[in-house]
Amino acid sequence: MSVMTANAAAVRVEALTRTYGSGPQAVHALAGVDAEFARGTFTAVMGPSGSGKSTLLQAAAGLDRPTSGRVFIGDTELSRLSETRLTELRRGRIGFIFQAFNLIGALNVAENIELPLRMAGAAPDPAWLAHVVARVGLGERLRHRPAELSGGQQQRVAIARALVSRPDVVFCDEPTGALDTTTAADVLALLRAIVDEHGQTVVMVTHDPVAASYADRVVVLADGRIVRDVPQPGVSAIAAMLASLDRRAAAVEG
Ligand SMILES: Nc1ncnc2c1ncn2[C@@H]1O[C@H](COP(=O)(O)OP(=O)(O)OP(=O)(O)O)[C@@H](O)[C@H]1O
Repeated sequence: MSVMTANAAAVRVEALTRTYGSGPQAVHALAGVDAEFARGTFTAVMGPSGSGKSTLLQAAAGLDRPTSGRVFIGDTELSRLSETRLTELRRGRIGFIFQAFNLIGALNVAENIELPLRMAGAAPDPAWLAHVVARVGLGERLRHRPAELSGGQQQRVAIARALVSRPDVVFCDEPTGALDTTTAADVLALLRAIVDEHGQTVVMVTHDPVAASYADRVVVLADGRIVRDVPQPGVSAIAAMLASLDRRAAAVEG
């Protein structure tokens, strides 16, 4: 009996499809994706523009309902949940980090970080909160508003907010897309550290081979399907993989 496999994955998607529109106009953003993201691992999701990366992340995070297929967070299957339960699960068990930070401008740093807990009606664990704030290096900025922070600092607030509920998984959609190279490296090192130090599970969409090289594994999508799944490729191997897909796409179109 596979007792181990029942719990091994933080996230699992099975035969996932997502179609936008219908008839001749239909777009098959996900055309049958099967994937597991093991606990305590860092995965980069890559692929050409329009290949379905954001759609996969949104479906896996319960932000969007797939057309067919199943999503499991741990042992919980999302399609079985009511909207209310799904919202609760998102607040308590899933962290999300966006390219545009998505902080609330009227709230200060501390309030932004605690927001998911407050919305879930839970009190923060003071020791864990203090640890998270210290880990992202924001101890001096707790009373500042997002507009008073640099982009890198704002993304650190978003990382702390994603971690505050000790989620099963943190999904990131281009988390360094709006940051300069040095600040991006800082944020990526922090994501790597939360995996290594806390056994957090991170799934990150990125276009950037350097960002992807921080991950344990790179999954590549094309036309709504996984076409590569490679453990720890280096920057040049990732760039070569993407270039070969671009050449293939150009050959098909040309
Ligand atoms: N709300 C929507 N309505 C219609 N089509 C959509 C919608 N959202 C996404 N799509 C289409 O689904 C496909 C996959 O989109 P998705 O955003 O997942 O791609 P992506 O790989 O994240 O792209 P990018 O790298 O450009 O962000 C694209 O063809 C896109 O145009």
